[in-house]
Amino acid sequence: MTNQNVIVSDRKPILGLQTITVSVSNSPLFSNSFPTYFTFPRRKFLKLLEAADNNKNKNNNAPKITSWVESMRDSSPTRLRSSSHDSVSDNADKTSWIVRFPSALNMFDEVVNAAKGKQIVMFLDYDGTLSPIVEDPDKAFITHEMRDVVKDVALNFPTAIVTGRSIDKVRSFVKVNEIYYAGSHGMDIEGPTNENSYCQSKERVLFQPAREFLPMIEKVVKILEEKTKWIPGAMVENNKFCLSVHFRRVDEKRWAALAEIVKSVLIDYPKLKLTQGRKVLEIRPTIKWDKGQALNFLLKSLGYENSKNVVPVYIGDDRTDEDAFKVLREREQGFGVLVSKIPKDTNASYSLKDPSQVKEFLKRLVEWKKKTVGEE
Ligand SMILES: O=P(O)(O)OC[C@H]1O[C@H](O[C@H]2O[C@H](CO)[C@@H](O)[C@H](O)[C@H]2O)[C@H](O)[C@@H](O)[C@@H]1O
Repeated sequence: MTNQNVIVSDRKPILGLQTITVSVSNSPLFSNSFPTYFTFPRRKFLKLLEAADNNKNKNNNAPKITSWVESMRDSSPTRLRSSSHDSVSDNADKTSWIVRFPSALNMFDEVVNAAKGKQIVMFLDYDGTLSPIVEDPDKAFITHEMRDVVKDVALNFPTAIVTGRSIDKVRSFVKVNEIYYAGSHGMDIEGPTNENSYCQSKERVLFQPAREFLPMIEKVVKILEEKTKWIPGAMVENNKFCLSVHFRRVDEKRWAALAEIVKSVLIDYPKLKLTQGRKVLEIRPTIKWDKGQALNFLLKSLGYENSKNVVPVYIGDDRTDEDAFKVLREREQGFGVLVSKIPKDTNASYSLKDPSQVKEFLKRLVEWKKKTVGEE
């Protein structure tokens, strides 16, 4: 289904959900209708779109183009900007959200109190957490200051970067050798390469549960590069055991077309699945492995599988980080920290607004650690 003739306004981020005004002309939702306007409760409107989409897709089980495109728009700058004209209820939503997911900076004492006599293990997502989100994925550089802080963290706590990127790419950005890298959404795990690291591992490559998918991913990258090259701004990123199709620099009018290409290519690869990130569709093997499983794997490798003496802290901004937040809730251990400026549904416990707050939080943890070591 295409919703090109449906003009939607009053969009708000996830918890500011009230209404959507729709101008309908030749819309597939309203055949034979004359140009006119309706105001719907937002949820109902999205359900209508999805129902139309389902109808079109009733002969296959492929995911819904409309819902991807729609939820990608949810995080678009225009929509976020519109939320700056906050209504009273938006402000109330934000207030109740920050009460439910308080700033990790304000909850710092709770974190370190829980960690007294225990081992903190740090898990850090990369994009949107250590580096700000930028237009060009190849230019998502970390600042020198953030690099120094991450290195300091790694010298004081076992530390892992858990990312959708390939390890090679993220290592070239981070340039810290004292940490674990879990690339391709945790499907490629390597230990620290520096002999002076906090933790030593005998093998550098620790785990690659999706090795058999490597040729398939390479093939799909080539097919998608070929099929999307006519769409200005579209970019296919090879993340080794998974891949990303970027929408950020594509004109919104072409998002549905791009998503349709991705979906059509995937029909021939039932062993691959699609997930959605920030203006990106990610393709990965259907194996039961995600950032949450990677977190468990790393804790086990570090000897903390069943330990009560560990406090894992996971900081991330993306939907894929929710798998790790969920695992922390299941373990009833540690803290998930969501990086977000806007209210979002999350399994995290706390929040931070942006990478600069992440840096601040990490700095404070290192200072606390140095102080407590001095006291011991
Ligand atoms: O797990 P992460 O480290 O958060 O990686 C998730 C995806 O991050 C990157 O894309 C995102 O950041 C880009 C640079 O700021 C931005 O341009 C893009 O729109 C974002 O989705 C990365 O390029 C993807 O491959 C990762 O899957």
